[in-house]
Amino acid sequence: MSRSELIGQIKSKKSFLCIGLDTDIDKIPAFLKQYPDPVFEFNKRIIDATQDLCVSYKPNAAFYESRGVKGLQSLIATWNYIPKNCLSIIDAKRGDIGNTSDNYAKAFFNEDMSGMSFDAITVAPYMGNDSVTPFLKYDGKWVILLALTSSVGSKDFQYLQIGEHTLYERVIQTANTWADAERLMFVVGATKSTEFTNIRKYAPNNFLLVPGVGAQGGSLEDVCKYGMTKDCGLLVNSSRGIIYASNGEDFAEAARAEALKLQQQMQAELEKAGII
Ligand SMILES: O=C(O)c1cc(=O)[nH]c(=O)n1[C@@H]1O[C@H](COP(=O)(O)O)[C@@H](O)[C@H]1O
Repeated sequence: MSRSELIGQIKSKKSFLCIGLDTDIDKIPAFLKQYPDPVFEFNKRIIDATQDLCVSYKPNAAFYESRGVKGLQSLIATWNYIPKNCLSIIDAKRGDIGNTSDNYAKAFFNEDMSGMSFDAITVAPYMGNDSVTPFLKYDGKWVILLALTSSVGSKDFQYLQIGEHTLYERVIQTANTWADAERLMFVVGATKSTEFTNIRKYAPNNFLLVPGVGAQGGSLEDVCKYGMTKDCGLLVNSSRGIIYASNGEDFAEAARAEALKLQQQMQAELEKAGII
């Protein structure tokens, strides 16, 4: 999905919500265990209940890889089921020497090899240019680079001062020389809303993937106040706050109700900014 198509979806759905499919087999409702692939059944019902309210789905690879072959089958089935008008993001946080990154890219972008071709992947920048560029070789695919994460440990490295800049500022500056805002997004945690004004100095046009509202306590209002651009420029993710809103038979309706609350807040923010 191109940047202009993504912006079009945001305007038509009046939403910049990304729903995180961090689907933990131990947390899904017990009645789903009767299905051959309970995790896919869960994801399918979540997607059916929410696809008009969000513009993206983000399965987190850890929850699938932890289940071995069965988990990969659930992931492939989920990728296949994500509607084509939603940006599919694999949250894998990969990155290694070029030769290895080439293979990570095949795993998530090359349908002929792996059975999956997500629109975007999260990548860790630590190993530098040759670890990131293999993902950029795929036309039309997005790289979403970790910049300032929502984790408590973000202070360990990301704020370190290097000359005039912090490490996370250098990551954004340097990576923006490798690709443009048509292909490159950055992860910025919603828990870091005070940093958004600064981040926009270095990433005025890039979309930001913003996890950390809901279960991690970040404020959607502050994210929008300091991080929104004229094109919106934000994809705000919530995982547990939506998908585990109930663990009864009504889980999909409960997920929809939580997604609707976020979509309505997002609509108000888009209207306030004159984007819709
Ligand atoms: O790359 C990510 O998506 C990510 C980066 C970050 O800084 N913080 C963060 O929470 N995430 C992911 O975003 C999701 C947040 O989930 P919830 O806290 O349940 O909404 C998880 O899949 C995390 O792995």
